[in-house]
Amino acid sequence: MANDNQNLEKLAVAKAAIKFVKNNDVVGLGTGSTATIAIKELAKLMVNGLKIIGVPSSEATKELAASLGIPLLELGKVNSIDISIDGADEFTENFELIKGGGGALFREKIVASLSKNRIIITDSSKKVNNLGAFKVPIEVLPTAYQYVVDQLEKLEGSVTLRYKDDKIFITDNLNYIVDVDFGLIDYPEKLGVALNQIDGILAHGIFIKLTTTILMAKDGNVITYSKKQIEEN
Ligand SMILES: O=C[C@H](O)[C@H](O)[C@H](O)COP(=O)(O)O
Repeated sequence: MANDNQNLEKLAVAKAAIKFVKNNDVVGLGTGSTATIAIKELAKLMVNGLKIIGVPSSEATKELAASLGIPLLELGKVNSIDISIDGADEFTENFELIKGGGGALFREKIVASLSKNRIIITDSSKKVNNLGAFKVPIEVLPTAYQYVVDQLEKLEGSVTLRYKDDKIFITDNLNYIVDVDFGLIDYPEKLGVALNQIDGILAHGIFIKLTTTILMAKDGNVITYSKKQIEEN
């Protein structure tokens, strides 16, 4: 079954990713189903003696990591992270990502920005030639909502306010998420720059130059895409 296969793929990349973690590392802990598997695998290594300090990228991850006994530092109090492990909703071989399917994009972006080694783990369903089949999640301050929607429509985005259980989805930072369909995105970096200029957007889910390694599981293998060096923003 497709889902069982996807779960096996997620486990394979999670196991591959934690091999990059060294003793005493400060580790950025991502959010979502794939990152969750990696966090559980890390906790197993800790039982066998690995010492790490985690920096969670969401309240859900904080709760999970704390329940597994992983010592934590608050994101707002760190200025450097050795390695981060996180999932993605889409990626290209050019290391362009869409993230934020779980609504954690803002803190995930800060975690990635602070990290020296940025590892993304995915199953094979996430690889695309062009970003954009997955709508771009954007975190919006509620007081700027209508203004931001108008600006996004000027960029030819089709905007949907995210709901969960019949209520507006509220992020860990007490904001809204809009999921924006821009069609297939030819120039993700350019779109990211345009989104950065809209007042009222806290963060968008286009991640450029924020990844050093992508581990993707496919047909029982883990495929590694590596950047030779971190490109600075
Ligand atoms: O906000 C959520 C994150 O960006 C996740 O990393 C992303 O949605 C992928 O999640 P999953 O591993 O569950 O597919």
